[in-house]
Amino acid sequence: MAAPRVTMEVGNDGVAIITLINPPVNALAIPIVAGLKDKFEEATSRDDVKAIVLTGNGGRFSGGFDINVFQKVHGAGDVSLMPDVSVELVVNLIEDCKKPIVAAVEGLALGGGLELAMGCHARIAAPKTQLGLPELTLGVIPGFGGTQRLPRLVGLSKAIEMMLLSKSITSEEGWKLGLIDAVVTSEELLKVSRLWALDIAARRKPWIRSLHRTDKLGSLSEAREVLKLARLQAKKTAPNMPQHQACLDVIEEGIVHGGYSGVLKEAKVFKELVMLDTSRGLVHVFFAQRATSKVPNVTDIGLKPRGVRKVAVIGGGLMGSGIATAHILNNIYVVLKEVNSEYLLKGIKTIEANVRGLVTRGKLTQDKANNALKMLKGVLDYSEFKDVDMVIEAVIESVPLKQKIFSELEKACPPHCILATNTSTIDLNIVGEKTSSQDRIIGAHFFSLMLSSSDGGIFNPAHVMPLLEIVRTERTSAQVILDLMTVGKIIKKVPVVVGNCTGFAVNRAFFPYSQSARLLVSLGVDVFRIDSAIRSFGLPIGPFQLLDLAGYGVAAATSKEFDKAFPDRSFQSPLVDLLLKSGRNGKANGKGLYTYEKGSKPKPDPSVLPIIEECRRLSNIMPGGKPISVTEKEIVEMILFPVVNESCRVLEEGIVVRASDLDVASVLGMSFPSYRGGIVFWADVVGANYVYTSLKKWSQLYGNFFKPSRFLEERATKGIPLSAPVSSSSTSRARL
Ligand SMILES: C[C@H](O)CC(=O)SCCNC(=O)CCNC(=O)[C@H](O)C(C)(C)COP(=O)(O)OP(=O)(O)OC[C@H]1O[C@@H](n2cnc3c(N)ncnc32)[C@H](O)[C@@H]1OP(=O)(O)O
Repeated sequence: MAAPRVTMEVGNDGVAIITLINPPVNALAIPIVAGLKDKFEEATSRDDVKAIVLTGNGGRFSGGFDINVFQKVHGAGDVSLMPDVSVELVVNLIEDCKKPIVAAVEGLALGGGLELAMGCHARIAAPKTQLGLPELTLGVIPGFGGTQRLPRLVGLSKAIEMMLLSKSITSEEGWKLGLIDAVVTSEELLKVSRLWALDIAARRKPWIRSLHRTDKLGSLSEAREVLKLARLQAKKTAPNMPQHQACLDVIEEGIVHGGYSGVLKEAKVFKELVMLDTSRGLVHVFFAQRATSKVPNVTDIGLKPRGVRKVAVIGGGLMGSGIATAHILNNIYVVLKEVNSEYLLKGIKTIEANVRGLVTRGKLTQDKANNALKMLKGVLDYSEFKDVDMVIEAVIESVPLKQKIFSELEKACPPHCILATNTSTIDLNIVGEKTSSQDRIIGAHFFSLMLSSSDGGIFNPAHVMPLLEIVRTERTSAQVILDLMTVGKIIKKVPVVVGNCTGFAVNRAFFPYSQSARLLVSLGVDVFRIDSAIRSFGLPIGPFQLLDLAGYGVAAATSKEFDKAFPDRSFQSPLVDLLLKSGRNGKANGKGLYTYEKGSKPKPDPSVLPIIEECRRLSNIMPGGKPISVTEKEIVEMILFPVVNESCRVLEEGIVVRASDLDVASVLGMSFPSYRGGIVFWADVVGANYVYTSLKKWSQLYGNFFKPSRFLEERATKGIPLSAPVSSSSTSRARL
């Protein structure tokens, strides 16, 4: 790939076209920033240049500052690696330039890309260009003057919404708001921009320096009111993320003391934020998510994905209907099969409700919803299966049933058809035991989980949850893995390829999560204190609220699987059985550890306390019969360090390709806070040795559940980060 560069061409009309060239997104890498400074200086000083147009090569203006530089800053701990762009380039060379500069924007202008454009004196955009300042998702704030110029161009409330929610808008919306001066076709973009720049030079169009504008900011008291509300909101929605309050402080500085003062404060605060663990974690997740699409011996061996146009889903329960929804929403034809018309109708109704729900929430137009539903057909037999490209089985977790279905599928489907199962626990080799199609058998493990704690948790069905675990066995072919990864992306999931074991990557690594919470209860710790400590750490709901939400039957069944697979380190709590015996089943029957009333947050149910006392009596593990005394921090560590411990086994056994895949999976599948970088990244920040010594101490006090794994012990004692690659010799039992 050619080196990143900036070019300049001066036309006969006296307009210099300065072009960013750094595919695929024209990120503002250090050489690009240097190149921009050179070209703007040259264009300013040349007599034959009357006006300037700034544009990006290849149909994308710019995806913003080069995030790789953040990683370098994090690695070296040296913030001076960040170039001075805001004042030197955007203010001095662009905004205060004596020649007019117009940005010709196409495809996307994000972060530093949009900030460069806002420094120009006008912005012309192609249709559907994506415009936004998503810096907060990387733990920082806009750093090239965006916190100052965006409010001056679109108004304070809209700018706050765009920055705090990292919400981008289209060029059409941008035009209505005043961010964009004209939307023209892609073909006309450069021509119109050149003329616009010449018109400014000739004073036929206004020469506007955004930083000097105040007309859209409102009065000081109005602005303070807007900022106050935004602060309260951010305190609720992003309590552990400093960049939100910092962004509002910097905006306020500019409103009170003027845009230039705001730019200076922005640069200072940016440099402080970029050094914090929040930014380290979020930048790590950004790259980790992109790394999941690189799978050795699958994506690097020259295979081409085969198209998947028609998919059959077996089972119209919550999972099956969510999976079907995800496909039809993305233009893939779905045949939904059920065993009788009653179940089939129920499945179709659920899918319709899923699609309608998106329309109600403004996420889908009615037209698109109608088109999606046309892609669905319900069936009761296999006659439609003769030309399907993929089947996803989503029936109950029963080995004989799944085996029967797979041997029927082998006969009913064409030989190229991918045979996928959505099992969350059963070994794939067992599922496909009765077939001779082991190379086509693969796990397509979709997730459904809670989103918020405000109403006791909302179950996000499979079409909403972003993670897709692709489970491969030793025999699954690379082509089939690649095909499923490709479909995963089409249906807007993040596919993570994992190996075959009980629970696969996410459920396996997190099985100690609910168990340690129950163990703590048996040791005398209050259920509701545990949930609150975990929420303060950053998960959306605690383990007991999750238990209520999932239902006790599910919890009992999955616990059994893990007890069976990992008896040496499984904690068997009597709690769920006692709750079931007392007629409780969590949120499903309105009787859980919490009480559920429509319209209000779930409240701890005091009548559950005698059941918890009974649970402690039966467990009989409180040292000296007295509850242990622990801080909030210890609660979090006693729940999450066992997860780190199991994650170490997942890494050692090669269940994931790389440690960062488990980070992504924990964030997208378990809602582990992304600003902590995922489970393994977080453990490395805390320190492997600290995790190890803590677990060792607890294992001596409370038993084998906490016993550190060999991998953790080795890494901790040798001072090797848990995320460091696993050498091939140590993955003797590698699944991948
Ligand atoms: C000081 C300033 O205010 C600070 C900043 O500007 S911080 C940067 C702000 N910008 C962003 O956050 C945008 C980040 N990028 C994105 O959201 C998406 O990549 C995108 C919408 C631009 C493109 O999405 P998509 O087409 O799906 O491609 P995607 O796979 O994400 O990216 C393509 C490649 O570009 C890289 N890339 C994207 N944006 C990048 C950036 N700003 N810096 C460095 N690399 C970037 C990705 O890492 C990926 O690399 P890979 O192929 O080696 O894995």
